[in-house]
Amino acid sequence: MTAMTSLSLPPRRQVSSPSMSVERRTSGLLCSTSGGKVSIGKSFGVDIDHTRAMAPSRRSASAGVPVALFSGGKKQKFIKKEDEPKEYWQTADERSGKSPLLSPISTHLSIKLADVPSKALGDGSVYICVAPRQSRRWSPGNQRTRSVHMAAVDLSESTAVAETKLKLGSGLLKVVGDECKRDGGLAAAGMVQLFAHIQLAVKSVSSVVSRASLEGLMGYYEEVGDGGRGGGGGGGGGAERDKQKKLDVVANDIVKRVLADSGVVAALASEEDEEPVFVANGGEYVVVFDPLDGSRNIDASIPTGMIFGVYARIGTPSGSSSASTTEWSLANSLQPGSTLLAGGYALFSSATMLVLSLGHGTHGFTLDTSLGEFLLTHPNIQIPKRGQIYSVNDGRYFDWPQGLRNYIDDIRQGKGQNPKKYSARYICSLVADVHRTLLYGGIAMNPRSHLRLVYECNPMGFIVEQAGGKASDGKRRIVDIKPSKLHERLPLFLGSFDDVHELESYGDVQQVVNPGYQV
Ligand SMILES: O=P(O)(O)OC[C@H]1O[C@](O)(COP(=O)(O)O)[C@@H](O)[C@@H]1O
Repeated sequence: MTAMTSLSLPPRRQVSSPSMSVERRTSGLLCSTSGGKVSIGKSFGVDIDHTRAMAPSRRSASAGVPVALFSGGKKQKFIKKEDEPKEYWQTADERSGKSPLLSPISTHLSIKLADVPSKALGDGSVYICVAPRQSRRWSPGNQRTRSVHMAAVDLSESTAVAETKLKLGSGLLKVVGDECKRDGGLAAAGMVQLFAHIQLAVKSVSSVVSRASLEGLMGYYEEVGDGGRGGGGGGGGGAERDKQKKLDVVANDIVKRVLADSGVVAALASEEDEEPVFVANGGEYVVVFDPLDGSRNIDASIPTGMIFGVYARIGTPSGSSSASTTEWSLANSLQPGSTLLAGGYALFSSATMLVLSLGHGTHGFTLDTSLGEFLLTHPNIQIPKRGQIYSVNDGRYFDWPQGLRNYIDDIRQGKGQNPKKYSARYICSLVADVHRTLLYGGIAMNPRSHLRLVYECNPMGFIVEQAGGKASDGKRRIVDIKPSKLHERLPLFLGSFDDVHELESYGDVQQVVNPGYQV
């Protein structure tokens, strides 16, 4: 191991050690070996300034940034403050514990590789601290643990090996292909082809979403009426709040065109359309999707998402008329979630993420914008068995049934099965609320019949179950429910297995009073 020298990153443009250079760029820090074998930053998408700027807490950092946590050679969440090399502290006050970490990392970061526990270096890896703790306050005498985020690179092996070790180098299509091979029944080529188009649709919508205010795409598509929104009404919401946004229309158009172009889709059903669309007789798959979830958040640049589910086609249309192909597409779109071949969502937030499952666990990919590729950053996501966060629009508290009120009252006060008091987090964007729940645990819910079984509840329930969690309508397992109509709406409760199980034990949790809320 030749790179056991200290590596410090003063606020200068470039520093080098014999085998590694670190460049400070406006967008972050780019670390690479001078031998050109391995680089961190560009190839792996680790961007230190980005981590810090976009992720004000350790939790956010781990939600959106490809970092691995190591200490003493073992993967673990925290190291004790006293185990932490003092170089990770930023100022004298922070070192003495007088103040929390405030100053920007990039101007102070100093890493001594020699300080990294020797066990961790045994395999020739260099560990680079990409996000020294910054989320927890520490005071003298307070023994609370603090987190250190580190990325590891093996300088003694090829880039490919290092990438595998980091699990950051695997592109989405490779993972989809590998997942298909695990299941002999799946037509791997078709599924890879489909995901090539799904990820293209996601990237396209992500780009449009991020540029919406620059391109005049904020606001409603039509000032009056619901703009033809497929699922409008149905007891789910007020007419005003169900109106289509311009971006709903644009995103819907993008997804339909890109997926229809894949050559492997037989029918598409969009949350934005009244009826499914028949695409082609030869297609293997039926795709259901919500092109832009949480779109009412768009004008405030709050996270939004996309949700999709993939089914195998069943049979063939009875004729070629529009009526018979539509009828066939409808029947194919009404399959229960338990038969999903794949499902997932995209999150448009500080990072664009694509989280998917093909029935062998749930995996998260982050869009490396410098490469234009989704890289595997969250392999095999496991939702904590129990969490400490609940997510619900509790402005509706007085419309809730007693069972749900009791449940929320109990967990807020630490009187539930978990003696800890729960905190509330609600973004009002299903994808974002579920994504956080998936990573941190807890329970996310919409207790009224608002979310669509076909487009929202089933794919999200599938993803959560594949991560070891539970998804329910308060009484039944979501993916077991056979949809009776395309835009059927249900209450949805999902998250950590124990939390959802506990909620169900309160019995009366579905909100039946469901007036047309205006916001
Ligand atoms: O108004 P509520 O009941 O809090 O509903 C919010 C939920 O509605 C959604 O915006 C979806 O609603 P739409 O399907 O009408 O877009 C979710 O993203 C969010 O979780």
